[in-house]
Amino acid sequence: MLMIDILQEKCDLRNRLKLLRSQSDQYHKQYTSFLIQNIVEFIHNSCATKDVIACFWPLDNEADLRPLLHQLIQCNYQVALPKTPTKGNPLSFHLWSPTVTMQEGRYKTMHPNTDIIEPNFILVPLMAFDRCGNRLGYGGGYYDRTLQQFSGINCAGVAFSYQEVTQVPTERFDFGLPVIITEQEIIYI
Ligand SMILES: Nc1nc2c(c(=O)[nH]1)N(C=O)[C@@H](CNc1ccc(C(=O)N[C@@H](CCC(=O)O)C(=O)O)cc1)CN2
Ligand SMILES: Nc1ncnc2c1ncn2[C@@H]1O[C@H](COP(=O)(O)OP(=O)(O)OP(=O)(O)O)[C@@H](O)[C@H]1O
Repeated sequence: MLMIDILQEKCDLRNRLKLLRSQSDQYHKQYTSFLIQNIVEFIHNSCATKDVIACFWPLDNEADLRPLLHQLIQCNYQVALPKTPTKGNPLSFHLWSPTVTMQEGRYKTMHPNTDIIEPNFILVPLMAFDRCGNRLGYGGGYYDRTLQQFSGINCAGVAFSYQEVTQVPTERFDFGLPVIITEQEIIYI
């Protein structure tokens, strides 16, 4: 397929899923706790206490994982959140705690006003995914660059099951995920 067609397909898919997500408020209210439960189960099975778990602060109509952040702290993990740099650069992660001051960054993202910390595990937000572990995000290429930088790091994509598509169009740089966690299942690729 021509490069220009892949970019157009990504753009169309992104718009379709953004719309679907904006119409899923009720579903999110009902099923976010199941999503969080599956994430916690996965982390308990693959991370050690005190590990730094990189989560994300909700954007637009994304899954709101804020209750998860508190749960992880209670379980003695450390929690980090990404700060969005200028395009073309990987994300940096900053230690979060329930009392930390949050700052607004690029594209309305929020990050803690704390020092940089290196995560042991990264939860990756998704706009769409397929069963092969391909993901589509907001289109900044931030997580592709970040996972390339921390090569070999333990990570998992997070999405609702309705965000699954048959095949996500991919480019050379796209990073395939080893695990995708939804409210219905934990998919091992
Ligand atoms: N919760 C969350 N945090 C995250 C991400 C994410 O997907 N979810 N990111 C994943 O990479 C990074 C932020 N990446 C982003 C890249 C592009 C746009 C963007 O283009 N947003 C608007 C345009 C807004 C504007 O230009 O001001 C858009 O959707 O049209 C947003 C976020 C880091 N933090
Ligand atoms: N490691 C990389 N090196 C150079 N360019 C990259 C890299 N990763 C992604 N890109 C480029 O960045 C652009 C955006 O990538 P893509 O559409 O995959 O973003 P995304 O995965 O949806 O976004 P995000 O990771 O921020 O959620 C693409 O044109 C892609 O070619």
